[in-house]
Amino acid sequence: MIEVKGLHKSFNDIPILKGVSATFEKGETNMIIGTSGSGKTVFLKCLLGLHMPEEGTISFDGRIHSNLNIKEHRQLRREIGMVFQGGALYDSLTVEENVMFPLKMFTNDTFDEMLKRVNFVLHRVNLYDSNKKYPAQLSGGMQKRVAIARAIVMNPKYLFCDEPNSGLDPVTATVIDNLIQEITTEYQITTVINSHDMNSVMEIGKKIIFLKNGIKAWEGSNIEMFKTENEVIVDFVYSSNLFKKVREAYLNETNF
Ligand SMILES: Nc1ncnc2c1ncn2[C@@H]1O[C@H](COP(=O)(O)OP(=O)(O)OP(=O)(O)O)[C@@H](O)[C@H]1O
Repeated sequence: MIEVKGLHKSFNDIPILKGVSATFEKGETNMIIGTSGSGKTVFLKCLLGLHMPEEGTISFDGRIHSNLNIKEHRQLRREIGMVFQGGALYDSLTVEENVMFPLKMFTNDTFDEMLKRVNFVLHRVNLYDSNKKYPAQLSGGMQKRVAIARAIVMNPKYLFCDEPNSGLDPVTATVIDNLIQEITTEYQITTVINSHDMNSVMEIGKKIIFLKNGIKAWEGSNIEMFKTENEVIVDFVYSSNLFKKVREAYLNETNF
């Protein structure tokens, strides 16, 4: 479980996060949504330890980030998997080498042990016979699978994904969503996803945090999001008249 309490982060005296608190449970796909510039990426970078907040605490299963010494910090970093926006694969490395990278960095495993683990995670994301290919030889969806395989190769307790669906068609995006959800449940990972993709938020958002101007304006599940009358959410999620009508029809029909 990750507990965030009263997070404040500013740049050049401009406040970006203004006291955000949230709890993310393990085995659940937690999602951060919000308008452009609302602080989603800054929030995720605070979780990752790339930004140091001025106020507030981030606790990873009881370990408060800012209280950790270098060794504890390094240990925590090993427990975090990250799927960067766009995949961020190394173009000059093969699929196998990309996925093996964290193992080479953080373990003393033999090559055979690493290769066994690499093949295990590649099969887990349904990628076969691609070990020797380079990222440029793969489709966007396959590249995302490689990025997910690399993020879980160290068996992380925490998984952070920044826009995992960007640039994918709706069908492939759903496959990637389902994969992240399955892995989260299967390995009981605490997963936090930054997303613009409302399809995916509605599909797998067990807990959704809505940020607006650096403040948590709403939180709830995907089902609650469908039912809510909260104006901020309704205006954001159902920004088109078509979606508003679909929602009304659905609520009338199902008698929520
Ligand atoms: N390193 C930085 N230095 C200064 N300002 C920053 C820095 N990083 C982010 N910001 C500012 O913080 C604000 C929030 O940025 P952030 O990237 O978190 O938005 P976001 O919600 O992820 O937006 P988007 O949905 O467009 O990706 C923006 O105004 C941005 O300019």
